[in-house]
Amino acid sequence: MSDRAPAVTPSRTAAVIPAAGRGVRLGPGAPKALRALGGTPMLVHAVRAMAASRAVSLVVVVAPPDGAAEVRALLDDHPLSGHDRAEVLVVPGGGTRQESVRLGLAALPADVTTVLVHDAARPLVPVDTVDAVITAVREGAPAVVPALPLADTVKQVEPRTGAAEGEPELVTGTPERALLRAVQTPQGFDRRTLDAAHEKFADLAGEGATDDAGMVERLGAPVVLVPGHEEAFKVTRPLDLVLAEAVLARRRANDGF
Ligand SMILES: Nc1ccn([C@@H]2O[C@H](COP(=O)(O)OP(=O)(O)OP(=O)(O)O)[C@@H](O)[C@H]2O)c(=O)n1
Ligand SMILES: C[C@](O)(CO)[C@H](O)COP(=O)(O)O
Repeated sequence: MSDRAPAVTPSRTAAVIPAAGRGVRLGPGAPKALRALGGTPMLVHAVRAMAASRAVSLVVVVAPPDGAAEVRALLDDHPLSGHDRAEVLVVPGGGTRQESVRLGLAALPADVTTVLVHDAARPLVPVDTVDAVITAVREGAPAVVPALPLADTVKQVEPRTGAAEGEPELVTGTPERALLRAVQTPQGFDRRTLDAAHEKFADLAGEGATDDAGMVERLGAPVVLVPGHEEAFKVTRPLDLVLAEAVLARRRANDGF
């Protein structure tokens, strides 16, 4: 019998934060991830939200294609606090969210086995949501997505291609709302499954896949949901920024008491 310790397979959890978008729907200004929320860039909030999980030891930030040096400097100016000890890498992104995520995945070291993909545009996700996603992946789900029921009824419409400007849209159906979910990030993955999906569907046309779990669905692997959180909303339009400021102010007031 050997007295050597059994070989331990190294295993780490990393978060990839696509932050290369321009934020067109938010209106003119700096790239969305670099805009201030409560006086601090939105991206810094998002990095802190991932590093707040004790399981996350590496955060890969995907910067605007020509902005990696600026993002590196900005993150160095806003270091993580002592108990958030994650390492933070910065890589340049691409022209679509899918491409940016692919470039972030390519920067992960070999010992990363669980990957979170988290929008920089969801700066206020609570750590309990992050941890619930990681736990579900570690328990064996290849892909895990935080999700909420819908408040609005949703209509399906005819494709707009060829429609004249200003022409009303034609409704083609009303999916049963109780069977729909609005999905958030971080989405969590077994690393090999996510790598396989990005490799297989690298050339999706147009804006590419709008989320990573959708690519895993195309592979045929199961995707499971965990409860999302109202504060994990995506800052997309100007009103979202007003809401985000209010949520942050409430948190700071609560922390003060
Ligand atoms: N080429 C791109 C496009 C988007 N993203 C990131 O994907 C996340 C979700 O995208 P979204 O909220 O749509 O951001 P933008 O693309 O910046 O927004 P818009 O469509 O209004 O320009 C954001 O964190 C964004 O920075 C990215 O990394 N690379
Ligand atoms: C990934 C996502 O946040 C899930 O809701 C969403 O699909 C991102 O879409 P966007 O068009 O990049 O905002």
